[in-house]
Amino acid sequence: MVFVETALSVKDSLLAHLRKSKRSNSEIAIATATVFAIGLLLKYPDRAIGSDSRPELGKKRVKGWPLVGNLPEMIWNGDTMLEMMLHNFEKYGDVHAMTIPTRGRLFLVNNPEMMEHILKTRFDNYIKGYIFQDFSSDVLGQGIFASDQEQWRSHRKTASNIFTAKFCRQVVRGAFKTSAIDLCDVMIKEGEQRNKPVDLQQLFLKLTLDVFGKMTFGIDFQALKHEGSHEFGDAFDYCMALIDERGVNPFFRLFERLTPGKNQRSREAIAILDKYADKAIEARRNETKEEMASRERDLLDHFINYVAEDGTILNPQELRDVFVNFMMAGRDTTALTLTWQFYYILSQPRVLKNILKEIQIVLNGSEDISYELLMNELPYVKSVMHETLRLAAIVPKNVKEVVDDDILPDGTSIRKGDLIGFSNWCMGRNRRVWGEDAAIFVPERWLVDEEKDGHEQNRGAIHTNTNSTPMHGQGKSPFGKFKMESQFKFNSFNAGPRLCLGQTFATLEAMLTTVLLLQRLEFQLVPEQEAPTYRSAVTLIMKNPLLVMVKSLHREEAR
Ligand code: HEM
Repeated sequence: MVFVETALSVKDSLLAHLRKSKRSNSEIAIATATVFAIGLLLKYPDRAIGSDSRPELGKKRVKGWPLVGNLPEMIWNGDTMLEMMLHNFEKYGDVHAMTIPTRGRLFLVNNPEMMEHILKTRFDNYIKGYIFQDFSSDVLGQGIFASDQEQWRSHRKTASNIFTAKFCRQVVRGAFKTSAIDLCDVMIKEGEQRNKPVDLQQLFLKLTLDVFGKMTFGIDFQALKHEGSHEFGDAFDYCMALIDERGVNPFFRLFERLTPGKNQRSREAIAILDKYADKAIEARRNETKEEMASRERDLLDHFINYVAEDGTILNPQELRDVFVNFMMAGRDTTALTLTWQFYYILSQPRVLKNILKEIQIVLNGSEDISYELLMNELPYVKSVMHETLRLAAIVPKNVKEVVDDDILPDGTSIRKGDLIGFSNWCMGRNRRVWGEDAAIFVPERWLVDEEKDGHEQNRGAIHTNTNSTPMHGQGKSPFGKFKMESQFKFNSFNAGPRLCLGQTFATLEAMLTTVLLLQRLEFQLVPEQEAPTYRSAVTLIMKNPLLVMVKSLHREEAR
């Protein structure tokens, strides 16, 4: 502080001296600018301009660059941002702070106590806020992802009506199964018959686009039926990457204006999303009574028929926001879970062997796959899915704005207007939370021995007793019982009042698709397939295709 005051008084006397020595106006201007810049450098030697110094943070402060704080490393590490965050959690601990120009101080937290505090205990103090709106509103509008407080509550209440156990039971027997069968057919046609590898990521993205479009908005995208990319899918991917870029770059408006064609491309992509939303809403409004009576009520019905307490209904823009937000929630997330999961299964013979063994024992070739069976009788399949989401958290990072001053559970003071960031990807890899083998794919960590009261972990222990009474007339899984972790430790589905609304829906879709594919097809990673990495986006999309060779196991049935 004394140092800064001295620097400012040196600046004033220098300017007084320049004026006395009759320098030209431009010389005075240059000198003033230089002195001003030196003053700023002295004031912000290791943090972003405009941020306060917070000496009380001590070792929790991550030193940054003069004036720009920690922005440079965020931009340099664009595609390895998650590794950078993990490295910083190892180096500076589970709570530390950075600074970003125009956004101020960003606290990063990475343990279950912090998650519980932010996502549940002080829920109303940590909101999406202005920052999230700023970089996402042209894409997401005022939908459930970007909204807070009353607006969020009404979205949440309306949407909760649809994701019921009844709805899940129905889709397991209906859309999930038929689409998974369609997917098998496409894989055989594109892969086996042409003796060519297929890109699992692209196919899973098409699958979930079809299922989600049909289930929630009554749109048949027919993405699986068309080879190559899909107009809506491409526009959507572009928008997701755009939101992510903006989240990291506080100068995104300037950057987008200076990048030739960028604004135009963004407008075009958003216009494609709008076009599909308008089509779905229009089709619904023109539906006859008979058509309506012949189908189940879906998500769009709930929002179209929503009447607020003051009697208002949603306008076309609000309905468009519902469409885009739910497509974001439901399409990429399950597809990418399946993609990473198939990589983990196919790259580890032990996991593949165990999952095939469980499917064989429990189903014995039957394709009669119900909601109850998926929920209760396939603990290994369920563990593989959850272990995938632990290591490859599909929504890998998140940020909240602080409404009022607060003290975090470890005693750290935070102030109104600060930001709090966390990463589900880093949490899943935190050794202090998951143990020394946190970086390794071990589905067994989710399994417990039923006879041991469900408390003890059962890594690798496999029971051989298949005599107990099965629900579906086949055998009982030899892998014990699946045990869910607390939401705050396993936060891949978020936690607290904003817990993912589609958790069960996604779990069932991923499990059913996995079971059906593994019953009908044999997969092999192509020899040149490298360990996948991710591309920077809102979701954890694989950077390169996931290429596999496919062979059908039951030729006649699969046709
Ligand atoms: C494995 C797949 C999925 C994962 C890992 C996942 C994860 C998440 C996460 C981390 C959030 C919090 C996001 C945020 O705060 O910005 C979230 C919210 C949400 N998810 Fe999911 N999700 C998945 C699938 C789905 C599906 C299939 C649906 C719809 C059917 C869905 C619907 C939602 C909704 C509506 C929210 C917003 C909840 C709120 O703010 O109240 N999710 N999900």
